[in-house]
Amino acid sequence: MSFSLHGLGLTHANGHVALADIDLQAQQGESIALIGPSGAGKTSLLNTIGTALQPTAGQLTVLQQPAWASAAALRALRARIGTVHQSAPIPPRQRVVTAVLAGKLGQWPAWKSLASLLYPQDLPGARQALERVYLADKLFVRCDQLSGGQLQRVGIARVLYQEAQLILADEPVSALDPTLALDTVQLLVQEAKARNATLVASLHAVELAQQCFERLVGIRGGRIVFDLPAHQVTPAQLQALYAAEGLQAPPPQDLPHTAATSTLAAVRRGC
Ligand SMILES: Nc1ncnc2c1ncn2[C@@H]1O[C@H](COP(=O)(O)OP(=O)(O)OP(=O)(O)O)[C@@H](O)[C@H]1O
Repeated sequence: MSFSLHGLGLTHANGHVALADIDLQAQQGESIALIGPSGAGKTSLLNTIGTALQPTAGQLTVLQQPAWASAAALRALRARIGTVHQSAPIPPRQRVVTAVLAGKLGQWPAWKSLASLLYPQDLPGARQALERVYLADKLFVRCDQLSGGQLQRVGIARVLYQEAQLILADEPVSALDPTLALDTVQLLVQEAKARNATLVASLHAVELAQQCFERLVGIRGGRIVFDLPAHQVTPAQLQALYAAEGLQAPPPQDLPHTAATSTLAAVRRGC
């Protein structure tokens, strides 16, 4: 079991109930897409699984450990979890190489982490991770000189470098063009599969989620409304998921997927 949530709830300090009665389990190596309207609770759920937020109700076990058991256990657990944020929390003046190597700060001894801030400790490793997101030429560039999409890919390179057992990705391709978005999601899925890591990604692009993930979890109003193999999710379920917020699921032709992008990605990734 990669993680297990039972009766999990999260109420924010202002009293807002972001998550309620969440039961969700994942086997090691599963790839899961979280979909749902804006404000549904996707980020809250990812942050709770990733132990960035402490649940206010229920039980949470992550990578066979009860989360929040002790400060030391929590630190060790977090080193095994890789998070891709919607906006990468990277200091603007930091060099790309340092931002990527930060993926292993939780695994390295303190002396190595400190030394890496002064002089990058694993240049080949950082270069290799950046090559996979087509940014090897940016190794020594400062992060504040990158575009939003490039910065997002640096965050993905950091997680690839970290080799986490559990990858949590919050809208990881929101700043990328359709071609790169598909390619990057496929990269994350393939990386997770190759290392038997678990991947949970929130996505607004429904067809991307259906196309690339084996399991879809629909969330609305802080509750899970369906949890199904991707091929079993019906258009009616998608309509209901989004229509409840006064919106409809985007029609297929409006989603970031065309024959051209599929072909390009298939060529690049060898699918
Ligand atoms: N720190 C906070 N304090 C109070 N309420 C919060 C806080 N963070 C999130 N919320 C609320 O919790 C609910 C769920 O937010 P969350 O960010 O998890 O949604 P989401 O599905 O990720 O949305 P989006 O797709 O727009 O990113 C929202 O109503 C939001 O306003």
